[in-house]
Amino acid sequence: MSQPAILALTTGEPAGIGPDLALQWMQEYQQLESTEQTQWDHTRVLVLANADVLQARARQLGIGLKPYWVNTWQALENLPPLSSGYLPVWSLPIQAPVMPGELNPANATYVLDMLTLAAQGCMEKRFAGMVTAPVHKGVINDAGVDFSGHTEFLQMYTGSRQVVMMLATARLRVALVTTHLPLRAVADAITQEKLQQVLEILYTSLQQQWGIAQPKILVCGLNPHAGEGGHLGDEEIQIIEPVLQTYRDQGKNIVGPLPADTLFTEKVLHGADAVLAMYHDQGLPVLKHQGFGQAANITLGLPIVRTSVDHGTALELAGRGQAHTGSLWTALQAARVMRPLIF
Ligand SMILES: NC(=O)C1=CN([C@@H]2O[C@H](COP(=O)(O)OP(=O)(O)OC[C@H]3O[C@@H](n4cnc5c(N)ncnc54)[C@H](O)[C@@H]3O)[C@@H](O)[C@H]2O)C=CC1
Ligand SMILES: NCC(=O)COP(=O)(O)O
Repeated sequence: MSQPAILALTTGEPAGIGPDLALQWMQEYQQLESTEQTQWDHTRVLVLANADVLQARARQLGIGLKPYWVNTWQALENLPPLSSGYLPVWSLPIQAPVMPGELNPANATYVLDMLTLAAQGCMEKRFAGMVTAPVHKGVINDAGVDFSGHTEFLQMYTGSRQVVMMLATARLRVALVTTHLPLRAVADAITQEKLQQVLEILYTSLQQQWGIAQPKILVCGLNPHAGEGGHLGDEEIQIIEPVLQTYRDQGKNIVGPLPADTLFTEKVLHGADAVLAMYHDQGLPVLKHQGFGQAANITLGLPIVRTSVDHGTALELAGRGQAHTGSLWTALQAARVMRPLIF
């Protein structure tokens, strides 16, 4: 019998709902039917958090925490199964006391240390993947660290040339060409080279990681009405169309550039395996309208498995027992069955 696969679950911004989600998820797991628990027999979930933060949050939520403390790589060898009721926790030092809902830039180091530990463990193949609870990008920047998201952080940490953010529900997959950029910078960031790299990663991931032999991808235009024949912007003509044509010349089912306003209608979406949107707020509002709280955010193109929840820190819900765990379940399930992409 092979070793169980360990997923590292980073709890993100300590003043947000990340710690709550880890605790609530573990509690919900214990309430599953034993047949449903069985799916997780070969998986261990290691929570990365500060011990005091997690214990205080457990008290606030009235959740009985049975921690199994881990602080060395060696200790990973004997993690208890989820069904034991113990929650394996790797405790990291935190810089300042935490009040739920109250951000403190002093704790940005702690948040980044969790990400680094999880990424290191993945790169060294100690972890089968990392699942991230939300961080607050603003407070990390307030601490003087240039940080735009997990996606970009992990791209840099792993030395990946290009990565792709994709959010997926059971019914819809939406990937992005650009991620966390001011709208003003989006058009300039969309080059033929970038679009080609993003499409390559998306196409290969759908084949390898989702087992779709010949993916059909719908690609949004950038401008209203996909540029209206060049009258409302020419990025479609100059950049997007030539790249898509090279894929079509290879027999690949890449459709577009399509006007984004009607691309997301049932008729157009029918039979598509993924949508490629040009920027964050072109694709994600639709995905979240369709399945907020049930989607996973998956970073494609990394040499490791990384999934995440589809929502943010929801500071106002921290410590109140009102955070929903649906997206964390989806993110954990996705990471449990995924294998890294092989280029
Ligand atoms: N993966 C990550 O690390 C992400 C981090 N963020 C960060 O989160 C911060 C707050 O972002 P917002 O735009 O306010 O989005 P948000 O997702 O935190 O909140 C939006 C709305 O959804 C609700 N909500 C979010 N998660 C919920 C859950 N699990 N259960 C029930 N209700 C939930 C909130 O109460 C709020 O009404 C920002 O700093 C942003 O950068 C945002 C998205 C993803
Ligand atoms: N809207 C998704 C988001 O902001 C998550 O970004 P990341 O932290 O996963 O890069």
